[in-house]
This record gives sequence, structure tokens and C-alpha cells, in this order.
Amino acid sequence: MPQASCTLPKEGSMNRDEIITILSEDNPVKIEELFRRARTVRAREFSNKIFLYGFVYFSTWCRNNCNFCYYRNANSISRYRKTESEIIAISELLAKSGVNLIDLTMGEDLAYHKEHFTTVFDMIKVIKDRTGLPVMISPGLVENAWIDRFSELDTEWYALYQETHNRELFARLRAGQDYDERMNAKLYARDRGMLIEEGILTGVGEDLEDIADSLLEMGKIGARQVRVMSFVPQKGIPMEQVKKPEPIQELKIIALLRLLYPKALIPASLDIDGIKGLEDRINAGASVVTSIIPPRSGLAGVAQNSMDVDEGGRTVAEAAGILKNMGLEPASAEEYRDYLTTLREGSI
Ligand SMILES: C[S@@+](CC[C@H](N)C(=O)[O-])C[C@H]1O[C@@H](n2cnc3c(N)ncnc32)[C@H](O)[C@@H]1O
Ligand SMILES: C[C@H](CCN)[C@@H](N)C(=O)O
Ligand code: SF4
Repeated sequence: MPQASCTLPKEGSMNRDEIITILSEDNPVKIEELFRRARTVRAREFSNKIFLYGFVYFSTWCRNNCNFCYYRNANSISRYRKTESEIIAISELLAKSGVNLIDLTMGEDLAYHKEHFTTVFDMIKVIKDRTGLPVMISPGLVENAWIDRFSELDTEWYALYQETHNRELFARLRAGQDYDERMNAKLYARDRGMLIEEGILTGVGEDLEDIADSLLEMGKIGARQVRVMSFVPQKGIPMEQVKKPEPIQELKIIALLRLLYPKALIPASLDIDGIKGLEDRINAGASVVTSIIPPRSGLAGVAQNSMDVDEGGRTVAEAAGILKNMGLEPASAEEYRDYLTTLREGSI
């Protein structure tokens, strides 16, 4: 019987080789030990509380052609651009349902980059005033003047995922985009006092060294929320034939992120496997349920644009029921705000 005791390094300090060793582990007993350790660390930092994020993908228009993305400009798909009043109403609905944060996300929609970019700022102000909740903005790459304005509006988070820290792979994934421009926007937001979220994709041609490099880089750049998402193949994209990776890889990365960064916010995204994917991600050490979308609101997901949306699978009620069966519960708005304060003051 293989040893259950795992040669897991102690939390918080893992070097590149140790991370690669754990990523290469395929012994189920050792993998379960990794998840158990991650859960123990999460329980110590967060007790039985899990945070919930509402997701408002308010425009699916985009100027870019990321090779992994359904919403890439060259894909002839139906797209939408919600009005300011629709976005505010959906945000209020999400707030009423019990989310701790509103994540306002868009493609790099030129309509916003040209004439009505001030709408984004007005929306953030109104949504913060009306819901009283923190806001994450995920607008893609924007110029520093936008970030200045986000910061002046006390927008808590700027989310901008590098996908990989391997520059050649980045060029293949985010065709035509500049690695440093994307990274510098994140660092500028951090230096303007915003909390930043960094993210990677898995199953997009990266190797274990790339993943290890990314996990270490996330801490170096001062990200306070760190995520991994498994690639989900999409119709009409260059990577359409690339297979979705085995879920275990994402789960191991979540657990490694927890051991590396005990205090970090780590998403269990509903956008990869829908609501049925929540339990495994939480059991791997995640501490935030993200991509909660109100049913029949006309909003889409990103990787799974419709899975569990209109059927009401991606709601606070659904998530809370699953968490309850795991001995966990949604955090209150106040608990989330208090946590953001500790995140600003300390390290992860
Ligand atoms: C948050 S959404 C849109 C925000 C903004 N347009 C941007 O690119 O930063 C973008 C993220 O969703 C994730 N994503 C997009 N397509 C995906 C797919 N097919 N599978 C998994 N994740 C995907 C990627 O990590 C990407 O950075
Ligand atoms: C990728 C999205 C988040 C963007 N800040 C959302 N679908 C999620 O999975 O949390
Ligand atoms: S990932 Fe973002 S920037 Fe890239 S094509 Fe999709 S929406 Fe546009």
C-alpha cells in the first residue's frame, strides 16, 4: 500500500522543483493528501467561510483574437452589449442574492474604448453606491488613465490574466498582444493601490515548468487573488480541436496555490464545469465561488457561455446548498470587506 504520508514541502515555501514534483504526482493517495493539506490551510485562514462573486459579462464584443476564446473578434457569433441600466439592475439583483462582490467584465470592446468609456466609470460609481459591495473590473488591457480613474473610484480589484508567463506561449495564445503591456497594466493598477488578480490557463500547451514559473510569478507580482482555469474548447476558434485537460491538473494547481499562498483568494470558477465542478475545486483548497450569473438575465459565461446559466445552476442558493453539505457557508458582506482590509495590509 503506497505511503499515505506525503513528502509535501511545508506551506508557503516551495521551490520550482518541489512544485514540479507535486504537479507530476499521479499517486491518488498522495494527491488526496495534497488536497487535505490545502483544505487544512484554508480552514485555518478562513474558518468555514467561502466568498461568492457575482459575474456581469456586460459586453461580449472584442477587438482581440485570443486563440482560446469564443469571443475572439474573428469568430462570427452573436454578441451583446448591455445598457448601463441593465448592468446596474443585474448587479443589484446579484447583490440581493447574497454575493460579496460584483465582477464587471467585458471584451476589449472598442465602443467603450472610443466614445462611451466614461460609462464604465459611471457604472462602477452607481453600482458601488447602490449595492454597497466591492467591485472587480475585468475590462482587458486598458490605458493607465482608465486605471487612474478606477483607483479614484475606489474600485477594489483589477483582474487581468496573463494566461502563462512563458512569453512564446503567450504570443501563441494572445496573438498580436504584447506580454509586457498586459503585465505592466496589472503592475500599474497594483501601484495605484488596487488589488490585482492574476490567472493562468491549463491545457493550452504549457509544460510543468511553465506552470511552476507562473505559480511563483503570481506571488512575486503581488497578486492577492490567484486563479487557474482549465481550457474549454470553443466552436470557431483556432484551438477548437484542442482537448479539454483532465480536471485533476486544475485541482492540483489550486491546491499548490493554497499551500504557496495560504491567505490568497483562490477561485473555484463555475465557468469550467458549471455547478457540478464546485465541490472538487473547494475540496482542493479554493476559497471563492466565481462566475455566479443570474438566470434569464441575458448574460453569458466566458469558457462555458451558457452552461447552468438560465437553468439557475449558477446561483448563490445552489452554491450555498453544496457548501452546506461540505460543512462550509457563504461569508457575509462584512466578512469579505474585513478580509480585503487584511489583504491590503499583509502578504498572502
Ligand atoms: C475574464 S474574460 C474577459 C476579460 C478580458 N476580455 C480579458 O481578456 O482579460 C478573459 C479570461 O477568461 C479566460 N478564458 C477565456 N476563454 C477561455 C476558455 N475557452 N477556456 C478557459 N478559460 C477561458 C482567460 O483566462 C481569459 O483571460
Ligand atoms: C473568467 C471570469 C472572471 C473574470 N474576472 C468568470 N467567468 C469566472 O470564472 O470567474
Ligand atoms: S480573452 Fe478577452 S481579450 Fe481575448 S478574445 Fe476573449 S474577450 Fe477578447
